[in-house]
Parts: sequence; C-alpha cells; structure tokens
Amino acid sequence: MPKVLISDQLSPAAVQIFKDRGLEVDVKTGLDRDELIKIIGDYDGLAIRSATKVTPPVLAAAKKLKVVGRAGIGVDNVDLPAATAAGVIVMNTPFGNSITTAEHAIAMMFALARDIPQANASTHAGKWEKSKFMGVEVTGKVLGIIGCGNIGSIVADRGIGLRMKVIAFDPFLTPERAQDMGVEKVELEDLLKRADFITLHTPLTDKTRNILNAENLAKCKKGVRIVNCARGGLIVESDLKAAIESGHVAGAALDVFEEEPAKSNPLFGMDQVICTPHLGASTNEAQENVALQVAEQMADYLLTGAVTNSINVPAVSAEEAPKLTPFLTLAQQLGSFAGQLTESGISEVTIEYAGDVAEMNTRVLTNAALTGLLKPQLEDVNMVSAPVIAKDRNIKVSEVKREQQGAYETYIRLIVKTERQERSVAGTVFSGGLPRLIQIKSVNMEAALGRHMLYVTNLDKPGFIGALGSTLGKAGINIANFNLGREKAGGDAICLIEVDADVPAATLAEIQALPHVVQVKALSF
Ligand SMILES: NC(=O)C1=CN([C@@H]2O[C@H](COP(=O)(O)OP(=O)(O)OC[C@H]3O[C@@H](n4cnc5c(N)ncnc54)[C@H](O)[C@@H]3O)[C@@H](O)[C@H]2O)C=CC1
Ligand SMILES: O=C(O)CCC(=O)C(=O)O
Repeated sequence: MPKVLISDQLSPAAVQIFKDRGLEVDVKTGLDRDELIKIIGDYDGLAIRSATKVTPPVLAAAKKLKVVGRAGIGVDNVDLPAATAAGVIVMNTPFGNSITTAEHAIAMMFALARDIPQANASTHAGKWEKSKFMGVEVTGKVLGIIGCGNIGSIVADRGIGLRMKVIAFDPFLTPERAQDMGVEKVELEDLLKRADFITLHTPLTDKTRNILNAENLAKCKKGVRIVNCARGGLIVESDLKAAIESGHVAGAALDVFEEEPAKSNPLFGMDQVICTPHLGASTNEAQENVALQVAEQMADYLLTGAVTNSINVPAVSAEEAPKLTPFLTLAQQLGSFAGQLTESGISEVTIEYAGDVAEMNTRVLTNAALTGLLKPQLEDVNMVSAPVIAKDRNIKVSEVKREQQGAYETYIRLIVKTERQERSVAGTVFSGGLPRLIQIKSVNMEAALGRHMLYVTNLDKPGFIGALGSTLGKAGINIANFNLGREKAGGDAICLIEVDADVPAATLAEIQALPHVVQVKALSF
C-alpha cells in the first residue's frame, strides 16, 4: 500500500481522503532538512505547502518517492529540475486558493488606502489620532495588475466592481481575454506610469524576479501604492525602502518576502509598510479546497496512474489511465527491446502511432517508450525523467500519427537511429490488453515478451532451429515460446524465444557459433 507523508500544515481533510482511498499516511510537520532526509526514504508521496523545501539532497534520499503534491500554487520551494531528473512527479492545485489570495490582495489594497492596521494599533493604544490617518478613495483610481492569470483576473474583476480603472501587464494575456474581462492590456512602462495602485500576481521566474527594482520604481507615478501577494523576489526590498523614504512610493502592503519566514527585513518598522506573514491562501475555505484536491490528485496518481495538474509531466485523466495502461506497457517494451539491442549513441527516435492509439495521450506513451529505450543504460530513468534525459543527450524525438494501416487496427512503431544503423520495432495490443510485438525491422511475427528472451538473427537455412533447440536443451534451458519470422525464403530471419531462465554467457557463445547465426542476444523484460 503506498505511503504518504504530510510535512506541512494541511487541513485534516487531506488525511481523511488518503485514508479513505486506502493509503497509509503520516503527518510530521516542522521537520528540519536532516529530519526530513532521514525519513523520506519510506514514502511514495509527499504532501506539502510552502514550508517544506524539496531540495536535491531530500530527493536523493527519497528512493521510493513518486509524487510531490503542493497544496497551493507556487512550487518555488520544490527543485523542479532535480525532481524531474529523479523521476518524481510534481503537482499543484492551481485554483483552490485563487479567490482567497485575490481577496487578500484587495484587503491589502484597502488597508493601504486607509491605513487600517496603523489606525487600529493607534486606537488600541488609546491615541484617537483622527487627523493623522487621512486616506485615499479607490473609486476612479487606476489599478495596475502585473500578471493577469487566475488570481490577477479575479483581482481585476473585484477592482472593476469597486469602480476602478483596471489596466494589466501580462505578455501572455490575449487582447480578446482582456476585452472580455473589461481590462486594458498595457505594456509595463505604461502601467508603471499610470497606476495609482500596483498589485503583483506573477510567478517568480527569471523574467519576473526584481520586476519592481529601483529603475522601474522610479518610472511609477508619484504616490503609487504597491501590493505584493505573489512572491517576495518580485520586488527588490532595499529599492522599495529607498523609494518609500524618498516619498516617491506612498506605501506598500506585502504578504511575501525575499526570505521567508521573514524574521527581519529592511522594510520592517516602516510606517508606510503593511505586512502579513504569507497569509494569502490562509482561509478555511482555501485550505479545505487545496487539501482535498492535493490528496485526491496524489491518491489518483499513486493508485491509478492518473496525472492531474502536474508541472513536469503531461496529464493523464482517470478515464484514460485504464485504456492507456496496456499501451504504456507496449510502448515501454518496444523501447526496452530497442534499447537492449542498441550499443551506440542514439541520435533520433521516431514513434509512429497508427489507428486508435493515435487518438490517445501519445506524449505519455512516448515518455514510456523513451523510458524503456534509455533504461538499459540508465537504471534510474522513468517516465518523468526520460524526456529530459533524451533532450540533454541531444536525442531528437518525434511523433508521427497515422490512420489505421495494414492488418492491425492499431499499432505503435518505434524507429531508433544511431550513429551506425536504424532499427525499427512495432507492436500492438490484442483484446484482453495483451501487448504483442508484430514486426522487427521489416520482418513480421507475433510474439509476447516474457521475462527472459533470446533474440537471434540468422539466415533462413535448414538445420538452424534443430541445432538451436538442442543447444538450449543441453544447457537445461526450457523453451516457453518460439517465434519465427523471415524477410523472404532463404533470406534474413529472426527468432524470438521465451525461455524459463537466464541464458548463461557460455550458452550464448555456443549459439553464436552455430551455422547461419548472425547475432544472438539475451533480453529481459
Ligand atoms: N500569497 C499567497 O499565499 C499566494 C501566492 N500565490 C502566488 O501567486 C502567483 C500567481 O498565481 P496564479 O494567478 O494562480 O498563477 P497563473 O499562472 O494563473 O497566473 C500568472 C500570470 O502571470 C503571467 N506572467 C508570467 N510571466 C510574466 C511576466 N514576465 N510579466 C507579466 N506577467 C507574467 C502569466 O502569463 C499568468 O497569466 C503564484 O505563482 C504564486 O507564486 C498564489 C497563491 C497564494
Ligand atoms: O500554502 C500557503 O499558505 C501559501 C500559498 C502559496 O503561496 C501558493 O499557493 O503559491
């Protein structure tokens, strides 16, 4: 039974879902790096929020780990390339906390406009400083949204409801979507120049890091107020401090910080700065949503192979998963067959999908074929890491989809090009979900791939089969299945034999020495 560790504060709803789905679950929060490394090897799944850092040393210790589930949106606490290379799927819950986070941004905007936290503290202190806290109205003001995706577009909608003029900078926002939302799509310079309030809603990437630095802050309208409920690294904190001190920026409301947990920060203690400790997603509703969603997604993956909301592999729906399974086995077997016969560097892989299989989720099947192909050289490769490894090794991978052709309703053909040769192998799935090889090079045959296989290429001449049978018999190796195919009478032939045990090297050498044998190889599946 798969075992899951919950290492951050998640709603108890998640524990219940894991248990209801038949998974074992442990909740251990507040672990430091070494404590996590010590226990992570026991788990197939890791459910986190933002506190747990999934770093290369954690992944290296996570020998059984198949999935990291982030109950939330940002996965910047997970080393994605390292997870992918380790074959670990990373999934998030992209919508569960969007409304809550957008509401926090709006709350922060009002807090800034009316100095609510400062006025609250002063009133509690018995000061009654009525004239000190003179605010600004938001109605009619320009709200500039940087990053208008799920959260940004909810903020836009609320801003329009507040009678603000909403402008947005987001290179990926289409003009049609902007128009539908009632938002004016603008360039960053224009937004900085015009906005009375700026709110940030982009992920933290190389392009967005430090997007509000000294240079861009200087381009802002004097008296601008800034809200950040996305990620700390979007603003250069020392530059913001200077811009507030100079009076160019009127104030900032920050939920996120360059370094978290933020115990000290250049902006702490400034009257014009309002801070919350990364509370954007902290409502009962959002936490219930993300906990339920992450637990269901992780359980689906661990129990059925269905992949939802993964950042590093293509999706596989729960309906698709059972239909895909036999084709995944076939694709992996075809890859493995070619991989075990390949002894020089692979330059190109083409995977042809014909008939029904061409309508399926072929990206996942391609990943399975690549896994099989690379596995003989790289023990640790899996469906998550295979495409990345292929890319790193400059292997060109392409898919070709065809309508049904020839005798089989559907088939997959794998063509592998190396420095020395091109090899092709094709297979289908019979009714009952049984994968079968149907063609090797251009030789037709129908063969199931068992645990121990012998692959022999030979000349189609009399006497060979008898000699092969007696060599195996002499070595005490039982033949389970014997499959033959030939190009033409007397031409090149292929023999694929399932045997009940490993064939020792000495027996392989004897077979290689038989008349008419071109090549013999022991394969295992
Ligand atoms: N404070 C908190 O507790 C929370 C913070 N977040 C943060 O909010 C961020 C946004 O979340 P969603 O809206 O769900 O993500 P999303 O992916 O739906 O939207 C992000 C938007 O940013 C845009 N974008 C990307 N690069 C850009 C660039 N260089 N310039 C301008 N726009 C760019 C994208 O096109 C996209 O429309 C997350 O990445 C996460 O870091 C999310 C949830 C809670
Ligand atoms: O889990 C949390 O409290 C933080 C949420 C967040 O930052 C996110 O979903 O990206």
